[in-house]
Amino acid sequence: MGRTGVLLLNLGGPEQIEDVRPFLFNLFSDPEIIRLPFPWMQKPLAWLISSLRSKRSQENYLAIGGGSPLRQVTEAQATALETNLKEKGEPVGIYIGMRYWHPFTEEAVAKIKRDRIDELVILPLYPQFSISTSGSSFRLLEKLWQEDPSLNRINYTVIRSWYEQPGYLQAMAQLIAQELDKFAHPDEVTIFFSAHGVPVSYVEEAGDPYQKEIEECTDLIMQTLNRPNPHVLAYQSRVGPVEWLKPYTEDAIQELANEGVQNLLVVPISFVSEHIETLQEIDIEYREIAEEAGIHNFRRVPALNTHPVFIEALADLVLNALNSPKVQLPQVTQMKKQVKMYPQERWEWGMTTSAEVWNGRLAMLGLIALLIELISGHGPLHLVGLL
Ligand SMILES: C=CC1=C(C)c2cc3[nH]c(cc4nc(cc5[nH]c(cc1n2)c(C)c5CCC(=O)O)C(CCC(=O)O)=C4C)c(C)c3C=C
Ligand SMILES: [Fe+2]
Ligand SMILES: [Fe+2]
Repeated sequence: MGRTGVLLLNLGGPEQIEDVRPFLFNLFSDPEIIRLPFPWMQKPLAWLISSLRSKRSQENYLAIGGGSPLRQVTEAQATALETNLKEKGEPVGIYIGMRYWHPFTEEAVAKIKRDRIDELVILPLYPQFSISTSGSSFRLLEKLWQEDPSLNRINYTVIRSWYEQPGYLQAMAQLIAQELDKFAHPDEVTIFFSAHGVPVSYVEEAGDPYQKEIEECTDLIMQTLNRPNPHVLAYQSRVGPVEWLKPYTEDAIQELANEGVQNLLVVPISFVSEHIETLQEIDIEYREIAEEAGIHNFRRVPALNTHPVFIEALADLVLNALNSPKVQLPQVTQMKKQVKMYPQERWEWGMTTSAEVWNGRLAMLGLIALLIELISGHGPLHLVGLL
């Protein structure tokens, strides 16, 4: 029998305040996060946006202690999963591959190679699939596999998404029930699912199944919870001027307050660890909006982190994947609908305009367009639907 490994994929977060800017640069350098028609625009734009955004972002990280807890939480999840699988007689090596900060996915893959892992389960720590999260990590892995043919000796399988997993749904339901029962009148509480948003174009043009998976997941959690409470679903953390999935969390809170809702329980639904968007955005920003609007009983369900029922669910996912037909990277990186802006096609466009000659001039044009965009909020990039 060979060696088995599990590669946990996650986003990563700045550990200290100095990390915020380079972390943002990595994030905005990702074509799955900002989709542009020309690849050479990516780095200048990433540099510009990360520079412009870093002050505000740093303030948010300062409000939660100066850095993201994501690495620590993910490491604790990895240790708990390793222990659980060992107790089940399945010793595995666990590797953490972050997309935008340490420990990077590239380092994890190098370790997997060095440890001569034969069987590998690739498990994103996002319950629902989005092009911008799991999809981006899968595309990076696909690239690493293409660049290094020796990785082909690894017999791997990919778990694309797992929002339907019964143990995960039970862990969510337990946490919600626990928090509901802290209200004086649990039945009068509105359960408010807040998912991380994505631009509408991801769903409508690129065929991102994210919205559908979020909606199904919400319904499954409510069925598992089996309580009579009313519930709503909204999307948080919008970035930039384009339209994102609606309703936006802040609008939905205001609307509920207008309807006279007094008791609100927020459930973060697209992420399994505490991070800036639970600790800062929900606990500070949205709480403030709610209180100002007259919602005085505002609570949030904690993230799953190392909840034992959740860790058991992850272990089940891994064991199941080892005993099921293998899923290969190209099966999870190809969208049903391919958009004009996707990397492959984008490269072709670049080639036909003879990239080398045009690069310099177009880069300047791009930057000018971007500056107009940033100053006016409705510049040329906005008009052609890029931002
Ligand atoms: C399922 C979860 C997430 C989706 C979908 C997602 C899409 C998405 N995000 C941005 C831009 C930013 N995300 C940032 C941080 C961040 N994003 C997620 C999760 C999802 N993102 C997490 C868990 C975190 C925080 C990590 C941490 O440090 O704790 C940030 C940086 C923070 C900030 O400045 O606000 C940005 C920017 C886009 C554009 C996008 C979809 C296209
Ligand atoms: Fe994000
Ligand atoms: Fe975000």
